[in-house]
Amino acid sequence: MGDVPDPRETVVYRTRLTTRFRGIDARDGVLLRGDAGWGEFSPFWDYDDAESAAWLRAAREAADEGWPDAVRDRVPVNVTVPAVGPDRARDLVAASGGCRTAKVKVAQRGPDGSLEPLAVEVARLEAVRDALGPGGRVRVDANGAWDVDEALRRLPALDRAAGGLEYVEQPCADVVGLAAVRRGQRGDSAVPVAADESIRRAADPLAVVRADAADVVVLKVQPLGGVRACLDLAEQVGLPVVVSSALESSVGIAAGVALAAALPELPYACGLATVNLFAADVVDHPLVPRDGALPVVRAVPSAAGLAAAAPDDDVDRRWRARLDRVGALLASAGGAR
Ligand SMILES: O=C(O)CCC(=O)C1=CC=C[C@@H](O)[C@@H]1C(=O)O
Ligand SMILES: [Mg+2]
Repeated sequence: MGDVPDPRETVVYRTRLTTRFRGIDARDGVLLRGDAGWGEFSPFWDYDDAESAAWLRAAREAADEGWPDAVRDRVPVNVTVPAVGPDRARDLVAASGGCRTAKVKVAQRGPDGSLEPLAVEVARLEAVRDALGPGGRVRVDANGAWDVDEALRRLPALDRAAGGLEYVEQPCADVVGLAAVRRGQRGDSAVPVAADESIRRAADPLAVVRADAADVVVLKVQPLGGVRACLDLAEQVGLPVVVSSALESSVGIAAGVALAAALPELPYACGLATVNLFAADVVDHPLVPRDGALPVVRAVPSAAGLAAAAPDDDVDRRWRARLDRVGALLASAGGAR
């Protein structure tokens, strides 16, 4: 059981989110310290222990090994615009720290399962385009919530409202749907397709490539098991990569920045500007963009940051129990590598 982290080297955090995102209002996780620095283990609560093992491998890599050398010292990032009204969308872009790319959430479903009206999405995209100005780039993320017909029906209007979309992330839930959306659009105005969940939650991430289902892939360090695992995957996939966050504190974001900094090519802005969605962060200098980019640094929690993001006893206990269980799983599967 040597791979199970020493509880004295772990600290649990919890913070409110400033805007509801992915159906949650708060975010929490465990930070681990090792010889190389700090790592973050923060699978969402809907991930079971088996699926969380990759997240712990990523945290242990950060804490125990550190990351491969960087080939750049700043990483351009997009501002993330949740499913909010046009005024709030405009404010988020204006307060983004100079981001020249925006990623806008679409295809939200209400409690009764119905899709947000197209007009609401159009208004959000028009506001974002207006706030960015003509030189900015806009992408949308549907989180797999459309079927193929809905995607093909909505994309032309969203493309127009955005003044041209850079790509649509995960329009449908599965690889077959992604491929159909790519094939089903008219040539001159086709919106490129990016795969996110079809990479990070798939048993076989390369199925996307075999099905010719994407133009771009989104890689997230924690769900894919670490920076090195992502670099290997990027090489196998052979498509342009966008590194995106799993909505982490600055400690987890630093791992995404390390991946983006080590990739041989980085043609798109990355989705790593999500610390702004945290009401409190664990460090003194949160990894938020300046001039539209993040610096390539390690993040070290501070006493003040940890105090501002302190969990209650129940959350603390639940995370330590989860870490023990997933650590034991990793150890039994052949070590925390
Ligand atoms: O990519 C970004 O701009 C921010 C990160 C982001 O959108 C996400 C982070 C965490 C969970 C996901 O539901 C979501 C995504 O789908 O990409
Ligand atoms: Mg996504």
